[in-house]
Amino acid sequence: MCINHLQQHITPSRKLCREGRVSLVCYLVTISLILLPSIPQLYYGAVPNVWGARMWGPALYFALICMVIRFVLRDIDYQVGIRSAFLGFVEAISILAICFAPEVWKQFGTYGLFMAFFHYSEFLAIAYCNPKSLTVDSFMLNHSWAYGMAAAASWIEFVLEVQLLPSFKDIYYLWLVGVLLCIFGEVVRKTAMVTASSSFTHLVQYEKADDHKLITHGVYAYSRHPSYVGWFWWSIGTQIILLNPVCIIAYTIISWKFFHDRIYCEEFSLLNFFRSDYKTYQQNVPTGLPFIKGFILE
Ligand SMILES: C[S@@+](CC[C@H](N)C(=O)[O-])C[C@H]1O[C@@H](n2cnc3c(N)ncnc32)[C@H](O)[C@@H]1O
Repeated sequence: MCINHLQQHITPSRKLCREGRVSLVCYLVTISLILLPSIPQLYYGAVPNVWGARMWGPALYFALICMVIRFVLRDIDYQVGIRSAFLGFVEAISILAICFAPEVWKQFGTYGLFMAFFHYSEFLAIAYCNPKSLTVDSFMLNHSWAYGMAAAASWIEFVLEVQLLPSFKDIYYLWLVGVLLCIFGEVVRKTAMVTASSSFTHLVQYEKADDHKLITHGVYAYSRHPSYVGWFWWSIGTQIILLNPVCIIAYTIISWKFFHDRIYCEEFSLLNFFRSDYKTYQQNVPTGLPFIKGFILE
């Protein structure tokens, strides 16, 4: 096989759009710049291991990175760049916490790692799959008032229990279950986004776009709502990582209700778009979420 022919097979047909590339550079450069000074410490313990003092360096670097981004990027690129740098900063701080912080804060670091990665990869996945629907909201940082409150509640529960009931936070094998659930959720959700490609939008569509095709292959052959399946288990996984008993129960109930209602509306719309094709799809493939049937047309 000649080289040109080979290249045709290995070159991806799709390129990352400009905003996607800007975000990737800002995210990766921020992570690297924040982590680089800590590498000698990781290997040789060259600098005194004082967790509190260690936080000032990254904070200062991040302030400098923000100034450079403000100076170099404009308009939408700036909005994308600053959010990506922020998520890169959280990612790097979380890695530092996992490496250097006292035991219980390693747990919070692991949670931070998954949170920052989830929000950044949501943007990157849309930039790759469906760039025409890409906005700064694709980071999902301002998803909803309830989402923000749920995150704040989990931080408050974690801090209160670290202070008042530290024994709650000692069950390490459960922590590992949370990590596995988060990885599973991430993989399933991002696989669904890439599979649905231009048919995947963060907001439910009530008017059919010309290029909106019914997707029934790949992960969609096993679940009608794989990205929600991924998100559901990921969200519970984050609370298992924090070993937050109240939020594990609350997140399970609230996420289930959220996806139950959302799937009902989404399927109403999908039946309108794809009629008997979607009905047949519903008959053959389950939603993938426990006890959720979706909108069934009698
Ligand atoms: C946030 S995405 C979620 C997709 C799907 N519910 C899932 O969990 O993977 C929402 C958009 O995907 C579209 N969608 C959902 N299932 C689809 C399918 N099987 N084929 C094509 N589009 C679909 C809906 O019309 C909606 O606008």
